Amino acid sequence: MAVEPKIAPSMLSSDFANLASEAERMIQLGADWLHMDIMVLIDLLPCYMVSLQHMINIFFFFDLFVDIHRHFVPNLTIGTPVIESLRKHTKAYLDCHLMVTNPLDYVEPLAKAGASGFTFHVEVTKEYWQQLVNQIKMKGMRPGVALKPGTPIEEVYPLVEGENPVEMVLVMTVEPGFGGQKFMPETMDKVRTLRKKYPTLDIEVR
Ligand SMILES: O=C(CO)[C@@H](O)[C@H](O)COP(=O)(O)O
Repeated sequence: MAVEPKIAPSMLSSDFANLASEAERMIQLGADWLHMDIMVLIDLLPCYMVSLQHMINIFFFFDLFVDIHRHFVPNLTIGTPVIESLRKHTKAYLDCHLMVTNPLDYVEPLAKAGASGFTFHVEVTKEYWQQLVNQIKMKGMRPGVALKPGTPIEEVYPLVEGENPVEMVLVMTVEPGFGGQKFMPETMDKVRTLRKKYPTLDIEVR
């Protein structure tokens, strides 16, 4: 079975104040999917609620701690409320790329918000990817796995070959976090390797 190419522009480059019309414009111009880069920091609040005194004592330390340990990428962009709002204006396939350290926390909210695809990062889900994939599918979304430029391609093989596998691999050709970065051509070796090994697998390249 031949693999059909799809075009999925990243909405990160759009005018967020006019997201619905930007989405419509992309679909009119021939986009198959809309790629939604999700970078949020949902678990910051409980960290700060430990106690007021605790917070005062280690405020500066925590700022540092949160930056290092809670952010998967050094940016904040689209979150679940944006997906929910956009869904009211489009029937398009919303291809959500989760650049977060805790993707399991987003399965339910994103499904409710109207996400179509749910792609998580292999770097943060090594111990529980199977549970995550099961839940994504149970919630009616399509699971994908993404990997950063420095992550060896072999790390996604178990997820593609598992009993309940992912349905797409997203090969990052830039460090996740920002749009408009310089393409890293060396990452294309991973795409070639994947295509050779899995002739019908959906491979997303960004
Ligand atoms: O995941 C990411 C960035 O983290 C990508 O989806 C970029 O958003 C691609 O942006 P362009 O450079 O293609 O505009």
